[in-house]
Amino acid sequence: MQHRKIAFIGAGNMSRSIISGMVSSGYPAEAITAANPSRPKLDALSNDFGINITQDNLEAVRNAEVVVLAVKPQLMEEVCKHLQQADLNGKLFVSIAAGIKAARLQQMLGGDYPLVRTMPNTPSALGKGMTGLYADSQVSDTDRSFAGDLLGQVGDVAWVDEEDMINGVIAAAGSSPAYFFLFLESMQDEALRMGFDRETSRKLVQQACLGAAEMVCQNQDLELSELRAQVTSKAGTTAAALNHFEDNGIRELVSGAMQAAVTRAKEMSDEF
Ligand SMILES: NC(=O)C1=CN([C@@H]2O[C@H](COP(=O)(O)OP(=O)(O)OC[C@H]3O[C@@H](n4cnc5c(N)ncnc54)[C@H](OP(=O)(O)O)[C@@H]3O)[C@@H](O)[C@H]2O)C=CC1
Ligand SMILES: O=C(O)[C@@H]1CCC=N1
Repeated sequence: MQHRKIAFIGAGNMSRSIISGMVSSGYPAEAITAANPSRPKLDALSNDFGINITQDNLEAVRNAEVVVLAVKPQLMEEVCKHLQQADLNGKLFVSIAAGIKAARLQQMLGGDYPLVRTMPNTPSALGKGMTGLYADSQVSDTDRSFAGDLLGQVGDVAWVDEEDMINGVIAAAGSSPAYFFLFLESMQDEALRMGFDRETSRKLVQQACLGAAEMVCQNQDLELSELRAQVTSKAGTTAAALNHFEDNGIRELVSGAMQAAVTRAKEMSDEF
């Protein structure tokens, strides 16, 4: 892929995840700059990955061909308005913010720039990310490919044709690592109550999770329900556990949680 000069505005969790994945995939550290108001996260990024750092967003943007907007949604307007002091022409913008539409970002930036909205997730740090991308019509094929390749460095990507589908990506992939963590936490808590120590309880649930994820990835020809059936002996222990989930509305619970994420993303579009 092209190695364009890229600035991350905001050096928080998600920027760190993407930068970490990019550098380990061979993106040159000297082409990456992170800007953040406070020092500690910048120093950590510089020490860990050898990238450029600055506390001045304008300096980062002036030297960049690609600008990744990676601040919290509630700060986006203030940050983008400030960026207007730099000449933004010719730069590609990539937003990773949840709940801020492309048109609204253009308004915040005060122009009509090539802009790709994306929704990554934190496993990007391990090269196991999943990112949804949406490009509106003024994004050139070259910029579109660059954005896809960039996030493709840190995992898998899926383009959506309708911007609203980014909210579906949030529900299914952006937020969902946290759903799995909550599930694992609940399992570990129960394993602790059963008498396992912390280390063993963690090992039991994390290895089962890793193995299950690998089975899903390596058996693309099998439906998820088939993988479930392979574990479930008739009238056995798994059936007892799964019946408890089903009787207590696991599917409605998951559906409701994903819809809650979508609803919140829509509310954020109105708020910010
Ligand atoms: N975390 C996740 O799993 C995902 C997050 N996102 C999106 O990524 C974006 C960032 O989220 P996340 O990384 O989790 O949040 P963080 O709070 O970890 O990071 C945001 C960073 O922005 C910095 N910041 C604050 N003010 C400014 C400013 N004026 N200029 C530049 N940087 C500033 C903060 O610095 P300081 O702490 O010093 O104030 C902080 O380091 C959000 O829009 C979110 O919707 C998208 C997908 C997944
Ligand atoms: O919780 C959030 O709003 C962000 C977006 C997806 C993951 N974290």
